[in-house]
This record gives sequence, C-alpha cells and structure tokens, in this order.
Amino acid sequence: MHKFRVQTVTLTADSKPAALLAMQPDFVINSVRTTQPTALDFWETARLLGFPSALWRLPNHHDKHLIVSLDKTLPRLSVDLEELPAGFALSPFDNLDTGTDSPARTLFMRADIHAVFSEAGPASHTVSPQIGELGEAAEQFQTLLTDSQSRPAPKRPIPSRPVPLPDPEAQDRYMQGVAKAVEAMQRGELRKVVLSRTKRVSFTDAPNAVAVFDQLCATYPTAFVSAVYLAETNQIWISATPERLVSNSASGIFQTVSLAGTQSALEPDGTPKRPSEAMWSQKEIEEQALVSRYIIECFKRIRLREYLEEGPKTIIAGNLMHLSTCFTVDTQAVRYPQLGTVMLRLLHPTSAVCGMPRDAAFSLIRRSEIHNREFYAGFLGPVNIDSSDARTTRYDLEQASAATNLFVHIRCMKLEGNVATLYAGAGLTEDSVPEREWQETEMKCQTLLKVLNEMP
Ligand SMILES: C=C(O[C@H]1C=CC=C(C(=O)O)[C@@H]1O)C(=O)O
Repeated sequence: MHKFRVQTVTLTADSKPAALLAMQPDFVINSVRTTQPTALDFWETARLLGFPSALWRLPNHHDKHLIVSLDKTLPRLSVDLEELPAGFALSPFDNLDTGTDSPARTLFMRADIHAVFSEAGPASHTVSPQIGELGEAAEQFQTLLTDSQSRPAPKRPIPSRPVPLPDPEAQDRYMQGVAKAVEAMQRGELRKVVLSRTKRVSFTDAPNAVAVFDQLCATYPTAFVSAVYLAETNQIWISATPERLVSNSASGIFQTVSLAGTQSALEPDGTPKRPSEAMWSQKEIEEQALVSRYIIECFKRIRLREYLEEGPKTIIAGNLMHLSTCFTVDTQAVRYPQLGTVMLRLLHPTSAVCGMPRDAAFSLIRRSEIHNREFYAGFLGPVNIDSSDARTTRYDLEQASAATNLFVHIRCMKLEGNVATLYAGAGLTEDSVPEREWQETEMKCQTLLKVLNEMP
C-alpha cells in the first residue's frame, strides 16, 4: 500500500492569502489508515456532487494537489494575485485582460477543500475544524467521501485505445492556413503567428481522468501536469505543459519563460537525443527570440530593468525539445510586489501562442482558425497555494515554496464523455514550410496521445 499524506483544509472566501498560507492544521492523526481517501475518491466525489475540481503536480515535484470548489458556478474574474484567496485559475486564450474595462474571463476555483497526496513522509490526515462552516455542501462532500472509502472500488471497463475521428481535410486546411499566414508575413503585416488545429479521438468508454493524470505525471516529470473538471460544461481539461507563464514565490521571486522552436527529442530509432546535440535553424532561433523580445518589451512598458535573463538553452519537453530563456526578478529588491499580477496582464497571450505584433496575430488567428481555442493557449495553475514538497530537487528550491504557479495551457486536451479533442499549434514566420508545420503539430499531439495509447 502507498503511504501518503492527505491534507484537507477549508478556506473561506474572504480570507487573505497571507493568513491562509500561514494556516496550520489543527490536528494531525499520525496513524496509518487502511482506507485513506485517494485522489480518485476526492475526484469522483466532486463529480458526483457537481463540484468543480482541479488536480495538479508541479514540474520536478512529487506531491499531487487536489482542490474542490463548493461553488458549482465558478466566478469569472480578472486575476489579482494580491487579492485572491487560495485556489486555481483557468483562463481561455481569448482573454486580453487589462484589469480595467475588459470583461473578466478567468475562471477561479476557490480551494474550499485541499488535499495533498504525497508518497513521501508519514501517512497523516489533517482536517480543519472549519469544515462545518462551509455548511451543507461541505458536509455532503465529507459524507460521500467517507462512504466512498467503505465501498469497493468501482469496476470500470478498461477503456479502449484512442481511435482518431476521421477529418480527411484537416491537413490541407491547416497547410492552406499556414501558406496564407506566410504570405501575410511576407507582405510585412506581421512577424510571427501561431496557428493551431485540433485532433479528435474517441474511446469506447470515457477514460479515467485521474489514471491519465497519474500516467502523465510518471511520463513527464518536468511538466506541469493537471486535470480540471468544469462541472457547468461537464468538461475535463487535461494537460502536461512545459511552459511557465508567471510564478511568484512566497519569498517574492518572479519568473517567466520564453519557449519556442520545436524538434523531436528522439532519434528515428526511438533513442533519446541529448539536448547538447540539438541543431536549431535560423527560423527557430528567430521564432524563440521573438518570444523573448515580447517579454522584454513588457518589462520595458513598466520600466523594469533589473531582471536576470538566462538562455536560450535547449530543454526537453517529453517527446520534444524547445529553446527556452528564463527571466527572473527579485520583486522585493526592486520593490514591486505586484509584478506578478501586472506581468500576467501584459504577457498573456505571449507570442509563444499568439504572435507579433500581438493584436495583428490575434486577429489573423480569429480569421484563420475554424475551431474555438477555448482554454487551449490560455493559462492555468494554482494561485496562493503553498506547494512545498519534501522531495523537491535543489534546482527547484526557489519554486518549492512558490505561492503562485501559472502555466501556458498547451499540450492539452478536452475530454467530453468518450471523445477527446487535442489541441496543437506551431509558431510561423515568413520562412515557414506548411508541410513541416503540420508535422510539428502532429508531434505535439503525440505528447498526450502516446500516453493515452500506452495506458496500462
Ligand atoms: C503552441 C504550442 O507550442 C508553443 C510552445 C513551444 C514551441 C512552439 C513552437 O515551436 O511553435 C509553440 O510556440 C503548442 O504546443 O500548441
């Protein structure tokens, strides 16, 4: 049996983050329970009751976090990291949030219930005494969760392998869109645009989202892996993204990353390549430099000069390699505590998912893509949640106690019943070759498809 820590705390809507982060469990039971609730128990209980929930694992971490909101309808708001309580944010791509007169579009899931699943440390279960204060909904949840532990595990049919739903025109359609975008760039209308496409697959039965999440965690230890259940639309969004958008550590360290340029991380015979062996073309170097330039322009707009720029270097993201540059700011040293909130509004959507200039790219995407991106190429992640992890690597010590960790929502899929829609885009410049860009989106779809195909 796995030993794991399950920590359940309840939060009230009007509590302030600092107070919440300091909140200590009131009692700890250090005895091993034979029927510890699992992440699946929490997840299924939330789904049965129609409560939105989010399950995630940070890059290079081991702990898995799950929160449940007892609000069935999630509020849409403009992210203000200084004001929000602990929770999970999920933004659509179409969210040019200026924090003033633009409509608030980011869904916010308050962490009414928060469980941490860890394979390290003693088995323990902590419950805040305020669980009763959230009223009937919390009690209902507790009762059903307790019941689920005494019931035998539900017998689920083994889901089939994903079968692609035919879309014979998909490749031509995508390549024509790329060719038109290249013409627009050659005419000087814009410098870069990211065009995306979808790929739909079906299963004989709806896959178990928690099992897929676990498998993604095991396969991609350096990715941010998540599964989000949206009760209102009955959608589950699952992703394993390599791209950090904004992180704000408890000690005031801000980080963002520019990511672009793609090539396979595997040799044709399937053996892994070493990052030092990666050869990047002029087109890819320029494509990634444009994302870095976009970030630097955001810093310039707020007259921030004291940032550390590291890169570009080659990073491995599952089956792929990218070029990555990391930007770090000590917000205490520059006396800019609200930098995370300000930069989030300036950065999204970055030119890793939209293009340059941003507005021209945004409108080309609108005209060219036939699907709605919804939450693909938006951002998501925990807000004001302590994610310390007993087995965090030294490299990640800075992020270990990070309070907010938002990622660009790529390498993702939307699950509706037994159909999954995968999303993938490719950054185009005037040197793009349509066939190659199509192949790149195919490789990006493989990040999730490979795992779905190999589910035990
Ligand atoms: C837009 C996606 O990836 C972005 C991130 C890294 C590399 C990219 C590229 O090489 O085009 C994209 O900008 C996606 O995976 O859907």
